[in-house]
Amino acid sequence: MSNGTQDASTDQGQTLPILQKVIDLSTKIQDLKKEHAILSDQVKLTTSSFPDPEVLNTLQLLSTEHELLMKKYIKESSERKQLYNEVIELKGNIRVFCRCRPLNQNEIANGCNSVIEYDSSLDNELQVVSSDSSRKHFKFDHVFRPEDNQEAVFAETKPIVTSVLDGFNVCIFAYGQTGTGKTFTMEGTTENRGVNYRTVEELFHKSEERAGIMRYELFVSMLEVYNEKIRDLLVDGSNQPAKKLEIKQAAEGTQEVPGLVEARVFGTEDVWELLKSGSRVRSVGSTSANEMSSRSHCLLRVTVKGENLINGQRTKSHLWLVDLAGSERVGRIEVEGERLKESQFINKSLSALGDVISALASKTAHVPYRNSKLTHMLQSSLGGDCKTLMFVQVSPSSLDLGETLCSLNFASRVRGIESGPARKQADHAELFKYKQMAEKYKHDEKETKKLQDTVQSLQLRLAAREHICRNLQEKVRDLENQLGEERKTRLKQETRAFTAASAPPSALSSLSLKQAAQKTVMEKKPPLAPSSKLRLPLRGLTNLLPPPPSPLPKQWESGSIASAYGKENIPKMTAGSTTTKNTRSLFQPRRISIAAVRPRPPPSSTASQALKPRRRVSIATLRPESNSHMSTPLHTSAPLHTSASSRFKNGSVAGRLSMVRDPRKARYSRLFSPLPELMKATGETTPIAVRSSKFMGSPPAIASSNLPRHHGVIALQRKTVVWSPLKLRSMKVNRRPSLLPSRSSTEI
Ligand SMILES: Nc1ncnc2c1ncn2[C@@H]1O[C@H](COP(=O)(O)OP(=O)(O)OP(=O)(O)O)[C@@H](O)[C@H]1O
Repeated sequence: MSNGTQDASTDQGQTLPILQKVIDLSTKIQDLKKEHAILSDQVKLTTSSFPDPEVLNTLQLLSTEHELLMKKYIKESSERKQLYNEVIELKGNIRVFCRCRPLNQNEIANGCNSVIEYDSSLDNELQVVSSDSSRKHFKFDHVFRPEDNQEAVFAETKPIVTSVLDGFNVCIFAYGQTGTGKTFTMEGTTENRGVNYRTVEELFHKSEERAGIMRYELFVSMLEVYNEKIRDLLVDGSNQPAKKLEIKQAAEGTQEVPGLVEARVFGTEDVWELLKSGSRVRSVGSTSANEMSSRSHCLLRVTVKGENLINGQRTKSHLWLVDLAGSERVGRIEVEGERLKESQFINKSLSALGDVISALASKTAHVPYRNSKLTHMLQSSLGGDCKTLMFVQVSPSSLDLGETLCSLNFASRVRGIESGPARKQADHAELFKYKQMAEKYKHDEKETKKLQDTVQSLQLRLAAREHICRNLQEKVRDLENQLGEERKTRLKQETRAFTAASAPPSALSSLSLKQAAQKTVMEKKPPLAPSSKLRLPLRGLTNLLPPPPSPLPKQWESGSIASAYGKENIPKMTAGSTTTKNTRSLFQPRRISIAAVRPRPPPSSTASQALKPRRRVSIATLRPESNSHMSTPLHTSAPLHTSASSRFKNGSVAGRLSMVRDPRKARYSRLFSPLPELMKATGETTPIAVRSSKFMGSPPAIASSNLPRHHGVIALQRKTVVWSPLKLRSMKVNRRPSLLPSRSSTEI
């Protein structure tokens, strides 16, 4: 510098610009130094702040929080998706998946751009960029991009498909412009199998998984709607004219095609073969838009019959897999002749589908399902109780912008339809069976009710009868008591009569007469405790059993009789009978015993005459009358032996005795008149007293006892009596005043 200054001083004019430059550079250096200092300061600050542990901790905390929030977000968004799906299911909306195919070779060659854009931040949404750069947003249940393969598509479809195994009807259909990939999505290719094949494969897979709980049978049908005609694709119609198939409404309200082939399938290979053969038969043709354009709507129906092995519940559900013919602009695809006609039919049926969708979306009362075969066929799948999924297929090409917007608008409307929640489909045959069972149950219930009523009325009748029986028993007891008393009185009277008549001159004859009289009394009055044999059970009373045979009372044995009558009488008594047995039989009936009490017959009369039973005698002569002073045959003014002998001499005892009996007839008829209750109970028309008057012989001692001696009476008393107001009522109704005058003990 000093040299320079010296040079400058020596040659000032030349050195000045150089100096100026140096000064400038020096200034620049100074500035740079300052800047450097500043930057150095800054650098110092940054490096010194990092080691600060607080900052590091905060950073760590923030990063942890960020991770947590990310996890939460992912969880929340999956939950939201799930909830959304549930809401969709509850509302019964038709789900819509959008699939966009890639640009094909022709489109790329023609320099077509993609008009469809996707925003990664917005799930299941796409934007269509119009020629004026305006964007239209569409949202669907899922959006598949061109790079999404068949597997990805089926992964989303699977949950709906498998619900057919749970008994739900399912319908999946592909809609869109021609050449957008409907057939590719539904059928696929051998390398890229579509929804149809994968669905059936999944159904077999799931049914195997559930083999322990459920048993499934799968059937496949395939048909097409071509030019508004239904054709069975599983029937090879090359050799014979196609059978005309029509849609019929079944009793359950579902649409059926009678005569449609239903092939049972046992594995995926069977299905694949069927699908291939069906596709071969399907009507296809070449158009400018698609070399292999489908000219018909193809419908594949999988019928699943399920049986729950645990509770036996059966289901029958259908899965419809529909590949619609492509919507096309006739002018644009340049068709004519047969292709034009096909296109018109296709457009007409798709337009009918549009009308149905509009009616369903706006919830109008009338939905025009029958305007086309396609909508008629899918009636229960579009607005019914099934799960419906629609694939809207679109092309990304700018050339197809108009059709793409049309298809997406249509799909958005479909998505807005609320068809109501899906219902499980029970097997109708099974339902019919259950209906029949319910009817049978109702019928059985009615019968049971009738039987119950009958039982109730029988119980009432039984109770009434029991009441009648009790009344009769009481009456019988009264009668027995009464008769016992009468017998006592009679015995006394006869003893008195005997005493009065016991003044004959001869002691021997007196004694024999006395004995005879006593015997008469004893034998005319049978033991007061009659053997049960003497009491016949009352007919009509079911609880009276026939009595066991009882032995003869001892005094009735021939030995006793012998002692009572004297040995000389015995040969006469037994003369009429050949054996002892026969003699015994003579004494068995009470009335026959009268023969034994008769006084000795006159010598002229034969033994057979003496033993001849006079049946009426026992009745007429032995009945005592307690409260009357009517004389018995012994109680006459004539001496006893005279009276007796004269009576027996007459030989018409019955006639005479009937006269004696006459005055008492009224009383007897009163006593033994048919009791209305008993007659009613037994259904008898004959008075009981006429049939059986055995109670007349009851001994007073026993008769006065409260315990009934008749075994039938015991049986009646043992029977449990159930008291009820109804019974009391019936008692009141049946209670009739006794024909017998009520007697006090003193009166007796
Ligand atoms: N997602 C895709 N990825 C690859 N190729 C596709 C895709 N979608 C469609 N294609 C191809 O596009 C062509 C037309 O597809 P497809 O025949 O399935 O259309 P389409 O909608 O059924 O037509 P059309 O209504 O005329 O029957 C086919 O060659 C098919 O392989």
